Amino acid sequence: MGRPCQNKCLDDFQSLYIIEQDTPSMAKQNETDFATGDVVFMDRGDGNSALLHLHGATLISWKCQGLENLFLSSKSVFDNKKAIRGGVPICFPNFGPWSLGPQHGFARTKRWMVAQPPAKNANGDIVASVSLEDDEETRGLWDFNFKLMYSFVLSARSLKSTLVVENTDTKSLEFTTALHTYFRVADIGSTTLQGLKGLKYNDKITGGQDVVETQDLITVDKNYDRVYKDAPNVTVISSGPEPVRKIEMTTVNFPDVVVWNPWDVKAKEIADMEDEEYKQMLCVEAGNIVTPVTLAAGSQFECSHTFTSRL
Ligand SMILES: O=P(O)(O)OC[C@H]1O[C@H](O)[C@H](O)[C@@H](O)[C@@H]1O
Repeated sequence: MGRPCQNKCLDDFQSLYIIEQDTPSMAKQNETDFATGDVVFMDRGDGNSALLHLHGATLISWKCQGLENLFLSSKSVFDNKKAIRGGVPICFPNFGPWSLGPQHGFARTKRWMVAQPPAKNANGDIVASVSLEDDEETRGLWDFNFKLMYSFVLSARSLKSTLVVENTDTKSLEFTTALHTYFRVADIGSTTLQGLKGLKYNDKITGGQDVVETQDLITVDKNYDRVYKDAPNVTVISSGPEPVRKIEMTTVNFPDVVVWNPWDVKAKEIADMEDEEYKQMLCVEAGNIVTPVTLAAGSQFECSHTFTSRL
């Protein structure tokens, strides 16, 4: 976390705080790394900011008191075609392999529109929203009219992201979804995940029967790809040692949690990720995966997750 600096005459936040960063990242996580029309920058002006890329509505940065909390691969490709590797890609209308189209659906590779440009509300929080509607390409894969509205509230220590799915069709539709968060950690070896003890999970690597989680503090020490079912709405990702982070993720209407880290062998197979970067990330993904959501014509479904720094 940032420490107040003695020299108070320095006038901007970056100067007032000595930011204790972990392994220097070459990832593009600053507003200035992109053309203005490609990103939505939410900035409270007090070291708390969030940056969203309109390609896939991928949140690529959330800084709290100057400290970056999202992992973005230094090899992520920004060609407005490929999904961004890191941040918070949106999986919709399908999580995982999809018989009708690309893995995790099309929302993470579509260009979203700005619905509400960043604005400050009465209590100083920054609000913004982006949207996506069906078009010829999406209907070619998945023949439904829909509208997605993705909204943000950036507060001093937290960021709330709300996804509203609206069925604008005359027939009912079904989808699975996830907000596929890549949390940044200083060292995966000293990272713990709390909140999943006692839950059943499906291990996508070994397959087979569901397993009951016995650990209170989960430490990830190999390739993990697990779908935890009926999860409580709070999980805590703690990591360190330098810098220490403690992020609480609170969810609404996301009954599943996916925990993923490719580890060393799989990481080498991922073209848009450095071989060693798996040590700096842990995916904890809030999802509706096990039971697809059915949405009647004309109705809406709302789900959200909120990250809060608890340091
Ligand atoms: O490489 P991607 O398509 O972005 O998927 C990355 C990962 O996403 C989720 O965590 C899935 O559970 C994993 O099976 C998958 O490998």
